[in-house]
Amino acid sequence: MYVAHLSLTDFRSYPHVELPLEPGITALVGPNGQGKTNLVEAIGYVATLGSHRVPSDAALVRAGASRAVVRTRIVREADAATGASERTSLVEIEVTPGKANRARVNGGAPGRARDVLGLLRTVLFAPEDLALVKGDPDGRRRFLDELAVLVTPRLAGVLADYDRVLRQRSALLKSAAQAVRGSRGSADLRTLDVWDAKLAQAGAQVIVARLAIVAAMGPHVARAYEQVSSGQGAAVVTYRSTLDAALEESDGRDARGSRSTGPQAAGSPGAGSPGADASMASSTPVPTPELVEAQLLEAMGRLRPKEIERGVCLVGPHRDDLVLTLGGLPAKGYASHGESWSFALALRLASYTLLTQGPDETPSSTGVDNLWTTGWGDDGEPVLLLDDVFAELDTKRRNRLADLVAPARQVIITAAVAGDVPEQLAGARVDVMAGEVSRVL
Ligand SMILES: Nc1ncnc2c1ncn2[C@@H]1O[C@H](COP(=O)(O)OP(=O)(O)OP(=O)(O)O)[C@@H](O)[C@H]1O
Repeated sequence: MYVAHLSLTDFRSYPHVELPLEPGITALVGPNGQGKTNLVEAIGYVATLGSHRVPSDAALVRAGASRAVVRTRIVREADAATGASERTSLVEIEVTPGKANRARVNGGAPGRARDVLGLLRTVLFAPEDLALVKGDPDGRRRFLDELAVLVTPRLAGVLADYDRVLRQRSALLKSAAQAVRGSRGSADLRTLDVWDAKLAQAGAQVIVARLAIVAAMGPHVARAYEQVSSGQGAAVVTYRSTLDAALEESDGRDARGSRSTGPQAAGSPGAGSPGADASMASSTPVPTPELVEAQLLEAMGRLRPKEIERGVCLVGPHRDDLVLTLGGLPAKGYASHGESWSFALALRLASYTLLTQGPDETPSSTGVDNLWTTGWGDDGEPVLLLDDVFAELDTKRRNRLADLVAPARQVIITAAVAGDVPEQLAGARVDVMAGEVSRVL
């Protein structure tokens, strides 16, 4: 697949811009602050309904405007193997902070923005990726969730449900905590059971989807790390769930002993075993959502006194983490700057391989079968967006990354000067200057 055209109105610095694009490699070149990243950010937004730079939409709307409009023409080429014919989708998203975003496909009636998820797949490399390794767990959770939604767009609805239920349950626990402390409010705990059930139901689907993604991408991450780093130390990804800790803490269950039934079955190491092997994880069954739902309910039941005392939700996917280890040591805090960069690149390259080729072996579980029904490559090779990454890398990593991404169907690169783009990625060039884009012939 490729993006054939991007058109922006009141998005970031652009009152209006039209950018025709082609398959293959395009470099967007211009001095700092001219609007290059704004263009790739907009393309990424169509794929994920989020920005890689800001957590909320407000900054995406041009200062002084009330809404932004992003339009793309996306082409999915004919595929002889599947018999699919070429398909063009015109996707238009209206971003209105404080209101639900709306989207239209092929000029149809406006609908929910999340209904366009799945029409475009992108993998975006950016300087911000270093935070995947060095930063807080929320960035890594977002990374997993975005990838899971690219694989299975319907998960976007589950994630939205989970967020909503989490907010409600947290508010209830907070007022219960205040009532217990005798400050104010009342402790109406009858409704807490209802929210426990809703949280467990949505939370189990989120956990199972993440476990399946981690299991599927583990071998790809290990290989990609070797390719970009000259192979010093094995890169391993595992999922650490607060659920394991909650169940272990309350009944003294052994971390390894609970693997066969808990989410650890897909590679969550538990707090004490950060070196669990991801390739092993990919062949280990992912638990069913029903099992994880029952475990979440059990954990919430056991943690209730503590949750009421502290006024927060202590268990669930909102507190889980993607654990990254290098040679058996946590990457965060131990890896060098260069190793951290290599790990971040490996996570993005592994996402690209996963979306293009699928897992080495489909993680086995009846519970997640429907997660894998998309035919990976059949759903369209993702567009690669490389935002200012080459300037951040040493020569060896630049060249390795360039060699790996060069064959992709469409690669869009931003760079301050043309010399920052490695020669393997020579292609079309578009100059970006003061909000104007011009194709260099
Ligand atoms: N909501 C907004 N309204 C108006 N201008 C904005 C908005 N958000 C960002 N900008 C402006 O957009 C410009 C930054 O654009 P962008 O990040 O795309 O630059 P860039 O060309 O990628 O630069 P660099 O090479 O430094 O990364 C800045 O001048 C910034 O002030």
